[in-house]
Amino acid sequence: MPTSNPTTVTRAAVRARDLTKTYGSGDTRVVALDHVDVELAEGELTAIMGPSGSGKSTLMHCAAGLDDVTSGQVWVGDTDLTTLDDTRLTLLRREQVGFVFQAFNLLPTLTAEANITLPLRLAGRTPDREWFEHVVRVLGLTDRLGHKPTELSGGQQQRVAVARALVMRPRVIFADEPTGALDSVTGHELLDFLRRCVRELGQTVVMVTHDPGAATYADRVLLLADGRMAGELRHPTADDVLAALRGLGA
Ligand SMILES: Nc1ncnc2c1ncn2[C@@H]1O[C@H](COP(=O)(O)OP(=O)(O)OP(=O)(O)O)[C@@H](O)[C@H]1O
Repeated sequence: MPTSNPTTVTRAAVRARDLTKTYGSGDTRVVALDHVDVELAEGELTAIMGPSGSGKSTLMHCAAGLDDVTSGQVWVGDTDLTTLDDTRLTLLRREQVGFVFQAFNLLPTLTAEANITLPLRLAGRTPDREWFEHVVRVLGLTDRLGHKPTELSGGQQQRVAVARALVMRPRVIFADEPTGALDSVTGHELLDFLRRCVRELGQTVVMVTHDPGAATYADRVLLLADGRMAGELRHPTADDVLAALRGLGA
């Protein structure tokens, strides 16, 4: 709890106000997000959970500036994404947002190391060698850096994608089912590492997950149902999460 340290002020890394997102029109109109208000605190690991179709991915995509909003506002730090043109939005994503998606989006012709440092180089930044080595060591990738993605297992590719997000030290990392493609041991290792990044480095992480076990790593679990906020849990157990999800009909 930030209140244990009086000099720490909890700031929102990401904020949404009155966020509505609809897809389609007429008979096929779907309200994916329905007037959502939410703040995601800096230096916390937040899990977004809820039944299938409740709007989790849509919330993450709107909050990350990957999808435009129908109405309402979204801030990353002090920047209102809804006021940005495409160029500025691309720059903001590049500089302030890290992504770990299920499709790892690694470039097949590049080595693991080149994939990890690509966003930094695109942003014109020089990799901090010490931090780079720390990240790849903790993720167990040190002896895999010269390999191309096809020469890596699914779990290793996922860890490369996580390293690529972490080396940027972005304001916030959005992770979509980060353990989805991993066996349970590797999944827990990855979550342990994300947890350490949050605790020791103040990294802000937001992940969408269906896994109550993964949610126990979170400081806070936000529950969505039918495109609306349906409650939250702090430092829940897997049973707490299961009970809350059952209450939402998941
Ligand atoms: N591109 C799209 N076009 C039309 N409808 C969409 C689109 N993307 C999402 N939706 C709809 O918006 C609603 C919310 O979808 P979303 O993917 O955010 O849910 P979710 O909670 O992430 O689901 P899941 O757990 O199944 O991945 C759903 O009804 C979905 O069908």
